[in-house]
Amino acid sequence: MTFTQTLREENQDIFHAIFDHPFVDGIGKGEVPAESIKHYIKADFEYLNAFMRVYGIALAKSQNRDDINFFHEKIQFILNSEIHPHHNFCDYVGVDYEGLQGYPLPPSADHYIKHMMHHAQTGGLGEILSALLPCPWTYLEIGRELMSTFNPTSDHPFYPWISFYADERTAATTLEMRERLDAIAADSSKHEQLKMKDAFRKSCQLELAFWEMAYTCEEWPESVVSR
Ligand SMILES: Cc1ncc(C[n+]2csc(CCO)c2C)c(N)n1
Repeated sequence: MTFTQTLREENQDIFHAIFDHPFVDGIGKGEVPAESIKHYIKADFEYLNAFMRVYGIALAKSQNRDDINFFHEKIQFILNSEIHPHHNFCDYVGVDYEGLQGYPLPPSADHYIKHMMHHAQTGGLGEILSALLPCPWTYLEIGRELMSTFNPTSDHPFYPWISFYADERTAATTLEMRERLDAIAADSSKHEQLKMKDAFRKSCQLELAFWEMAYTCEEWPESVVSR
């Protein structure tokens, strides 16, 4: 079994909790509360900015042109293509994309980007890829699950979102990241592999927390002056 096959197996519980989450289920059913969609987009716009910065750090730590090209292409993909699923959500709630940009991150989303940034700043490419991989991998599987469970047609309100993530390009990103991570893990110590496993599981947990953050419209607690 490859390292990333083991990662997937060890995190089956979280993957399933994500598929069963009411926000994800709502995408399949074509019904998600508008406030939850808006909360998601506000956080996800900033999440994608952070994700590109992490790719930028991975690029800076790359030792060959193949890796440099990989991270460069992935930044371009976020800039040019990841906006399509966002536009689908904006159309659904009838709100301008620009109006949902520039907001501070709610606690769980803030935690997620700081977790990725921690591994980007302190780890090597293996640790960085481990923290990044649950992002495309969980979305690929969500897309496929929703495709097979709900069999949406082009008149489904979230057809563009579901087909975007069930698409070959998300599959290719996931596979390319897995191959890079498998090669690095094969040359890494047990101690390093444990750090990669920890980074991967926490990112899976934070993916789940991100859905919950959006669904419940999570906010920072009000400051309470007590005496
Ligand atoms: C919280 C959160 N997790 C995953 C994605 C999906 N996603 C973001 S960037 C990317 C491609 C990786 O190169 C993918 C699949 C999202 N939008 N928001």
